[in-house]
Amino acid sequence: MGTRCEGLRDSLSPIAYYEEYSHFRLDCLKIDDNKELSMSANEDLAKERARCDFNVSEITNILDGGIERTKQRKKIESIALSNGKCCDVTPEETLGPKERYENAIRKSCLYTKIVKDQVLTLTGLEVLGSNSSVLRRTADAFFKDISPFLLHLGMFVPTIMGQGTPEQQSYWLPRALDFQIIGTYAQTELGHGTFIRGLETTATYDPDTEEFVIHSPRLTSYKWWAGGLGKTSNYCIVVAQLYTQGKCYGIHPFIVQIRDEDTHMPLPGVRVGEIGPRMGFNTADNGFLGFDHYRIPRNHMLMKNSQVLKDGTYVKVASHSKLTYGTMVFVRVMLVNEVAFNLAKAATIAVRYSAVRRQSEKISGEPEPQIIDYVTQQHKLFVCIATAHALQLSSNWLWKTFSAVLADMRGGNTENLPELHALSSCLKALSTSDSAALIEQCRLACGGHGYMLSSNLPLLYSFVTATRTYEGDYTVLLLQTARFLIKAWEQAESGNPVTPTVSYMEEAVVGNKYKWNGSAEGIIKAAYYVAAGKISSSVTSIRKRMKNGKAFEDAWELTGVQLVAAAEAHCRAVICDVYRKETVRLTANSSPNVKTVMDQLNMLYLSHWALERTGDLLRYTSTTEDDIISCQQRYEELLAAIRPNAVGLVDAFDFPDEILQSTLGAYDGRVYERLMEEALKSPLNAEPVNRSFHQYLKPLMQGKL
Ligand SMILES: CC(C)(COP(=O)(O)OP(=O)(O)OC[C@H]1O[C@@H](n2cnc3c(N)ncnc32)[C@H](O)[C@@H]1OP(=O)(O)O)[C@@H](O)C(=O)NCCC(=O)NCCSC(=O)CCCC(=O)O
Ligand SMILES: Cc1cc2nc3c(=O)[nH]c(=O)nc-3n(C[C@H](O)[C@H](O)[C@H](O)COP(=O)(O)OP(=O)(O)OC[C@H]3O[C@@H](n4cnc5c(N)ncnc54)[C@H](O)[C@@H]3O)c2cc1C
Repeated sequence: MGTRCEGLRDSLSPIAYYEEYSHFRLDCLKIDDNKELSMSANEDLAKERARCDFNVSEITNILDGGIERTKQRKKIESIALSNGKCCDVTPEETLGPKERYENAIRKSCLYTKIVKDQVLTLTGLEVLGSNSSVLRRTADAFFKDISPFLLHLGMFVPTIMGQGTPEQQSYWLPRALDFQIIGTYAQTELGHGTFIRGLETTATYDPDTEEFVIHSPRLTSYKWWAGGLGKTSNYCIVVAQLYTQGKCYGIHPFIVQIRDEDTHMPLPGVRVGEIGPRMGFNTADNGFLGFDHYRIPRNHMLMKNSQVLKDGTYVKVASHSKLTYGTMVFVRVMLVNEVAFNLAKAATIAVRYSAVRRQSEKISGEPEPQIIDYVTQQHKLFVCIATAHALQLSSNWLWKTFSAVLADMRGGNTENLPELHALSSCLKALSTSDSAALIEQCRLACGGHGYMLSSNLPLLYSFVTATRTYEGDYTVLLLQTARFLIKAWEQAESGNPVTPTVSYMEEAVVGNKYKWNGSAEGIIKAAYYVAAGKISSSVTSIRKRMKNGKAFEDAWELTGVQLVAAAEAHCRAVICDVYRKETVRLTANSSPNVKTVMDQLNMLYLSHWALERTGDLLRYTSTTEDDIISCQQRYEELLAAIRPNAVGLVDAFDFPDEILQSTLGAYDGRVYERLMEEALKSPLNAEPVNRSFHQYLKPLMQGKL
């Protein structure tokens, strides 16, 4: 799609490139008196950029986390992109399943070599943590779908870092970071994904040989889903029920070799394969894995948090029982950033396309307007830009919280872990759910062309909608947060101190109703009061049910719908609050116009959610109908104010075309030309007549079938 791809067709295309029919393709590109399709940039987009009134790179720097971070990101992107082999001449979605996988492996190896040889030396390991979005962005220039190596750096390495002893880390990490071995994270089984205490794979210690025997007792205990497991990985983290000295100690992580390092054949006692076509992730060879009394050395159990001694004695090292769940918390934190980035991509595509696309008549006889000039289109799109900002800034804040709690835990203090778990759970749930819904909104905002795979919106959606499920399902994680909130409410009721993110409860338990005022701070406070109201209602329901004879577990279960809504409201208030505070902080020294447009976006987000939750505001605060009317009016004014800067705002996300990979969203706005260019790459256009005509159509049409 990008110019860098030209000339690569022979070396890159896994299917033969149909030179003999090239005249057919070239003919299609010649229209209107033999004029070739325009190569010049779209004029409307150029005008949009001319009317943008703020310094685009200032916002880019804010989103990147400072000018130095922007420079580093651009450097890494240019290293990767200048390699030139990042994209395919034949769109990967037109390949068969095997070719797609093989092509994904080819690109993963190319990309890995670049990361190993050039990126890691430039950035160090921070690129796997606080600055991981740089790698993630760059990877998207190589993969439209998902790399089979995603889980290697995403979960295999982090689990060794988080759950291995220093000796285990020094043995495994150099090999893993050098890609001498490739690993994944196999926790979920056919029968259990959410309820991990119910996992069935066993790891039984045998003191005679000082080995663990890994076994899958039945079909439902087969590992299922792990990315890169089917064909790519030769090692994996297996989460299994640990048995020693006749007793089960619950789930623990083990490093298990599953394939021979030389031949790549599955080892005896290992049954491994790919799980079949999926809604997305089709290049990620998600796999299944079963064991038949398969033996691994004792020291392949990751022993930072608990150990099994040579004689089989079990020793608990960690001060908190849930530290085995640490990798999941880490990935949930990372996911907030991941989906913010993908939403920013979708918003860029849909906003640029909406500036290029003209449709219908506002006033009879006048030229067709750009669709971005319809207020309903602005309503669909501007909240996507604002949400991408809100999630990006919330993710930075969550990362800082995570790092602080991690530092405490290194010193043996796990006091803040429950709050981190509650926060990371609800932020993961809401960010993935909002992003999936808004990416779909972007696709719908692009009409029919948004349905084209070449727009990249369907693939973005299929990827992000999976994030709502994996690493903890939406509902399940919100119920985890609700558990924390109910306890905090009870503490606040009894006058005990509560942790910072729920400090609003101390005021709310008194029972006053909050009087609405339309300022940013007022809307945020109202959002906290809505959360408090919902938590209070849930507590009342649980107590009422218990008074009527229900056990706590039953009362909790029957109140589940309210509890999920309460956790959602709490998380929304936290996002609104963090987004506001971070916007004010980060723009303190910005130029006036940047300050203004960032403030407008922030107010748009706050007003949007106030209007989405009108019923809650009327129920749980003293908001009146007049207040809602003025909020609606302010929201519509904000749409108009943001309109001239909309293209500038998505340009500030600073996605090179190679990363965006979209016919509708490229910087130059050559939407129709790119759609046609991509269409002509379809294998069906490789020949003027398909053989099925002779085989089936002709006999049918001639009555000879
Ligand atoms: C739902 C739960 C949390 C339930 O766990 P449980 O042991 O039954 O716990 P419970 O009785 O409900 O609660 C007991 C207690 O444990 C706490 N807790 C639960 N999780 C954590 C945590 N991570 N950190 C710190 N604390 C945690 C809870 O808050 C409870 O605390 P409490 O008793 O209330 O004080 C758990 O089973 C879970 O996390 N399930 C989700 C499974 C999941 O996320 N799987 C990920 C698989 S890997 C993957 O999807 C990778 C995809 C990546 C890719 O492709 O890119
Ligand atoms: C693309 C993709 C990649 C994945 N990659 C990996 C991987 O690399 N490694 C790995 O180990 N796993 C992986 N997974 C598995 C993933 O983590 C699980 O699918 C996820 O945690 C959800 O668990 P589940 O499938 O058991 O859903 P279920 O728990 O069966 O959920 C089904 C429904 O039941 C509801 N439900 C379940 N429990 C409760 C409850 N307690 N209260 C209320 N409602 C409940 C859920 O809300 C949901 O609506 C992947 C999954 C996908 C889709």
